[in-house]
Amino acid sequence: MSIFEKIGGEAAVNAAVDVFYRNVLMDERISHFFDSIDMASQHQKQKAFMTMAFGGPNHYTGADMRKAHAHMKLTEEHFTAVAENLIAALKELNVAQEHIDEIIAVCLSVKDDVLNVPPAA
Ligand code: HEM
Repeated sequence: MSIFEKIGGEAAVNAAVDVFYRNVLMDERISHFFDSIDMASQHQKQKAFMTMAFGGPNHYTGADMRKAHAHMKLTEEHFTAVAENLIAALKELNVAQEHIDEIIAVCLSVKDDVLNVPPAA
């Protein structure tokens, strides 16, 4: 069973993304990145991305993670802040720790792209 199915499918991902961005916009370490972002569109893109990345249906049509974030020059601290906000959202929604661990592993798999780390030679 995919992590998408284990946490409860579309309803669970939608709830997680809503709580996640509510947290992100209250986090002064990273909220400024979203000042001029259309958050309704961002919610839709993130729901589609997470659904696909968690092994659910793939309807994601947005940018790849490297292209989407390159212009922001993000750091480890920014990535950690985002991960902490996602963990807090999942805990608030009573997602089991083992499932949170699996989701964080998925996030870590795109970390080098998000931080625009040059691919290994
Ligand atoms: C696991 C980590 C992350 C994932 C899976 C992720 C996912 C996404 C996705 C799917 C998009 C939409 C791409 C598109 O517009 O086509 C996006 C855009 C964006 N992300 Fe992330 N992201 C991550 C980390 C971060 C971090 C660490 C920050 C900043 C602290 C961040 C800030 C943003 C912003 C501001 C946008 C909008 C960019 C724009 O429209 O110009 N993301 N992200």
